[in-house]
Amino acid sequence: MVKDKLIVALDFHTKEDALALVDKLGDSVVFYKVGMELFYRVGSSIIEELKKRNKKIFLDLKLHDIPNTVAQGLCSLLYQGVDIMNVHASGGYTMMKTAADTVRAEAKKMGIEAPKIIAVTILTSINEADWEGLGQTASIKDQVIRLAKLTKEAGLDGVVASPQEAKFIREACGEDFLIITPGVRPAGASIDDQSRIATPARALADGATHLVVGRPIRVAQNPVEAVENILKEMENA
Ligand SMILES: O=c1ccn([C@@H]2O[C@H](COP(=O)(O)O)[C@@H](O)[C@H]2O)c(=O)[nH]1
Repeated sequence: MVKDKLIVALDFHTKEDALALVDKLGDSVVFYKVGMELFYRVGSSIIEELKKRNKKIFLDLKLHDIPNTVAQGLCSLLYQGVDIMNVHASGGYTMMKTAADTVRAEAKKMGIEAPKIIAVTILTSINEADWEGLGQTASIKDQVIRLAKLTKEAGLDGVVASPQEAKFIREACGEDFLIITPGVRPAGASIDDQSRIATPARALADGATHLVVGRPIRVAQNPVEAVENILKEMENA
């Protein structure tokens, strides 16, 4: 169902504000993303509340450290019981492989299903000028493809990338690979601090498995209508 492919970003400072949106959207949204803004402030209580409402959860904390630290950090997060967790692909092959192997072994010991582990390629806010400032020589697109292939080789379940790169990642990494795309903007919506964006229809047509949408829903005058319009566009894609 198309609604399983929409992940709404709960970028709020308080649990009350986040749950007010969740309750307003009701059954139209089944998947939520909890990121650092909300989790650092309210911790696991938001996860418990979302689970009480039978929602799926992507815990987007983007871990980036040495292999053992990331692996053990993810093992601590396993107790949250979320569906997807993530690391930065620029942490490298060894970090990603250690993280995925350790988390899966720990989940097995705990008798729970391991969450999907995915890696952030290049943030969707990064534009050509930022990229040049980082001293990179490959293009953003080539580096995203390289990191996606590395993520796959390390045994992770998928990547976070811009919808503009979804098509190339799908070609390089095959069908059975999650491509989760933030940077999704319905036509005419404010771009905010995103750079490499596409519409919901384009993102899906190019091979994204899930679309992450925050502000176009969160700050909409009518968030319920904003979700309905995005889902309609996704259905027609
Ligand atoms: O490359 C990335 C990785 C993560 N994000 C996160 O997605 C949402 C997008 O929110 P919008 O309001 O729709 O821009 C936000 O939580 C980011 O932290 C990303 O945008 N790009």
